[in-house]
Amino acid sequence: MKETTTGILKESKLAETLTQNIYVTLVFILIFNFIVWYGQYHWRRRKLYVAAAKANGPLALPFVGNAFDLVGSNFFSRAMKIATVYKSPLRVWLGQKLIFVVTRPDEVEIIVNSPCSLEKDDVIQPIDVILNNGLLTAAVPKWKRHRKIIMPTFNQKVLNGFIEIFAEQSEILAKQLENEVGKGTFDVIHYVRRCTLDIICETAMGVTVNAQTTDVVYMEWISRALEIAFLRMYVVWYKPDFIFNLTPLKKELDDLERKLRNFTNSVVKQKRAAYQKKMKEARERPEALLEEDSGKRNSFLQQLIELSEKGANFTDEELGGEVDTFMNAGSETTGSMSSFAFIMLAMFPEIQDKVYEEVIKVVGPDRLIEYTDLGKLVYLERVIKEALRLFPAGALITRSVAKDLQLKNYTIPAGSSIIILIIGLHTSSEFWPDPMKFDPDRFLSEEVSKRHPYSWIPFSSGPRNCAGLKFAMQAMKTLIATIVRKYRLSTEYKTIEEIKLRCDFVIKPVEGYKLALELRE
Ligand code: HEM
Repeated sequence: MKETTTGILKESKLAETLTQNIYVTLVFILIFNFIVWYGQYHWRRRKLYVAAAKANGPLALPFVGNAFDLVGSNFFSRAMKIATVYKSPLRVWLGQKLIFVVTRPDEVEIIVNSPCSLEKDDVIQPIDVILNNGLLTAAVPKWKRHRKIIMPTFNQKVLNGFIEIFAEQSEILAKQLENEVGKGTFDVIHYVRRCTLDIICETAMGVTVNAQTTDVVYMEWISRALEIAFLRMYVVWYKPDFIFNLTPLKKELDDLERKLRNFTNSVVKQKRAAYQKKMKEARERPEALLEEDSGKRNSFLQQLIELSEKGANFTDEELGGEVDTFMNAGSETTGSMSSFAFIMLAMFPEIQDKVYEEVIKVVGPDRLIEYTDLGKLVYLERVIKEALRLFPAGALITRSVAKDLQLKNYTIPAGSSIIILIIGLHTSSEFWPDPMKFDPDRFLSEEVSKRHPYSWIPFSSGPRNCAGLKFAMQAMKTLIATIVRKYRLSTEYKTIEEIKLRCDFVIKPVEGYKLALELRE
């Protein structure tokens, strides 16, 4: 009996030791595998480490890199500060991500024109909820196919047809602003954003939403969705999906995404069905098509549907994505830029007077602005360009590097990311004498010819530049001319340096677009 008990004890001890040994071996294998994986991971990334060591930039901590220097709600001002201390291209580490910040025109020229850096960086992924995988965020293969089809729809003839919409909506804005006359300072963006949204809805989708004159929830959905998307970009703990998905923000964002998609999808479906019906009728009675179409302007969506039905084969989802992109890329940027231009005119009354005199000379005191007027508003154009220099709506753009990219004195390695800090380039004293001075005459042709062509790039440049460049310039000219003709603008801001900036989808003044209005005699 005693022998049996001792035998059992021995056996269980043996089993225990065996189990322990298995655990130890398993742990050892795990550690070994981890070391091998870790070693391979870093070996594969060795080119990044070598390149980073050669570049200048702030001291990076292990694992987190420069996250503490950059990430947070004031990311933009921190990035600007770093860009003034270190010379371009400067490197920062965001965790394991190696980013080069570029602020020199010769480097920008190479980057924006190289096929190695056409892809957008995945850091902008959170805003795709709003942009719906249209041109701005699409991966290169999809972007190439869509851009080739879409760009001809931005031709001058189509744009000229839109001037009437720009002018009518600008007149509605001028009327709405009567509410603020003589009441002191207010934030003009609340009015201007509604105007640019109305403009874009009508030109991009062919629908009238009357955001200026009615309460449109669509605006609130976009604003809130953008707010959450940018929280995800800037606040470090919202980045990983497994954390963000646990927060109530995820549910709210899903809900907003569903509402925004439903809105555009229903317009796309309705417009496609109407087009198909029209084509069916035209096959039966061709003269009806001619009668109906004479003198009619086509929205971008209408043109894309036609192209799609004739062989471009865009799905409804793809059409929805492009329309969502136009709506957001177009309305926020144009609204913000026009409002910055208003502040500049308010801050410099003698420049405002010159714009006013030009508008009165070209257009007169009360008729609607027409497309033949726009080419003659040359001084206003210089004012807008100077405002775009100091406050480029898309203040920074990102690219990811697919293959090594050779700059003049430096190679940016494949696998890294690039931020082109447009606002840093536009305010560098190396390329712009007295950079914080608002001087529209920097854009006289003799001055422009003295500068590097890539020293002013508010619409980016190269094959992936802004698709809406001409649209935006014409819309801003019409809008600003209409308002300056009716009102004298003033502002509490005394100097450009006083306007502190923050950046989400576009740059904005922290304290708002402060303006006050008086009716002109
Ligand atoms: C003042 C107004 C505007 C400014 C400053 C501006 C600026 C920019 C910038 C900097 C980019 C490049 C973004 C990047 O590479 O990440 C861009 C792209 C784009 N913009 Fe604009 N934009 C303006 C107005 C508009 C308007 C009115 C539209 C449409 C109606 C528009 C449509 C687009 C599209 C579709 C792209 C993506 C192009 C592509 O990747 O192929 N933009 N814009």
